[in-house]
Amino acid sequence: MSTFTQRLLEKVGPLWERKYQHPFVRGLGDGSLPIESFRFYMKQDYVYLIEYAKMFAIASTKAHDLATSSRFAALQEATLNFEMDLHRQYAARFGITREELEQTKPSFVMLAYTSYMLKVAHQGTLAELVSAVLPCAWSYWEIGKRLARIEGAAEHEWYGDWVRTYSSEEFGQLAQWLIDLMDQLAEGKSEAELAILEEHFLNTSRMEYLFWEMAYTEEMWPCEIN
Ligand SMILES: Cc1ncc(C[n+]2csc(CCO)c2C)c(N)n1
Repeated sequence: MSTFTQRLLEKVGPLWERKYQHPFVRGLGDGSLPIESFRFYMKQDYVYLIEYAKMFAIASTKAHDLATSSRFAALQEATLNFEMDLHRQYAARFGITREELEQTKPSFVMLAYTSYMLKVAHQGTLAELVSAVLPCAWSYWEIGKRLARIEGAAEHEWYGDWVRTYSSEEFGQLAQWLIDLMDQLAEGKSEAELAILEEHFLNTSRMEYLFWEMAYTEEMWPCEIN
């Protein structure tokens, strides 16, 4: 019998494939990514993670048992102090101060993505919240694993740290925990409820793609007016 997360993956298969082929992602793997795009991405991703971490705090309050509640609290801590350390280290190499990093003006896509996730987190069930955040952890792990297989990618002077972080065992376990939790929460749900979860998963998968595109083109707003 196939699991709910397998169904989700089938739904987004072609979209995720396009993500793996995106010039930003390919450029991280073969080292061809312009450093300016990476710098732009890192700044947007830092403010993205500030919002993302809040979502784990909300998840902790919505958890149905103590172990899950505690795990979400630990995830918030890990995002703020492990994942974001990667960004702070890159910022130091770029000569950007922590304050400057934190003051990054949000791009349209980063704002739309985090606003959507936080809306689902505040207004939806725990299952909805997990379906909306899953593409983030899961697709980064898939990308990290794919890039780590490219010769020299994990040792690249600039992008090696990124590749090693997202292909790490630690991130793999985290993604797997969220996948298992999604399957557990989907159990016994009606088709109408599952369709809502699928919609969130598809929407944030689209936003993940748009985030790569935004970073690659260094787009703040998709209009001329500033
Ligand atoms: C746009 C964007 N999407 C996904 C991630 C990856 N990510 C964000 S939080 C998290 C798990 C907890 O730390 C992971 C793997 C990112 N950095 N930026």
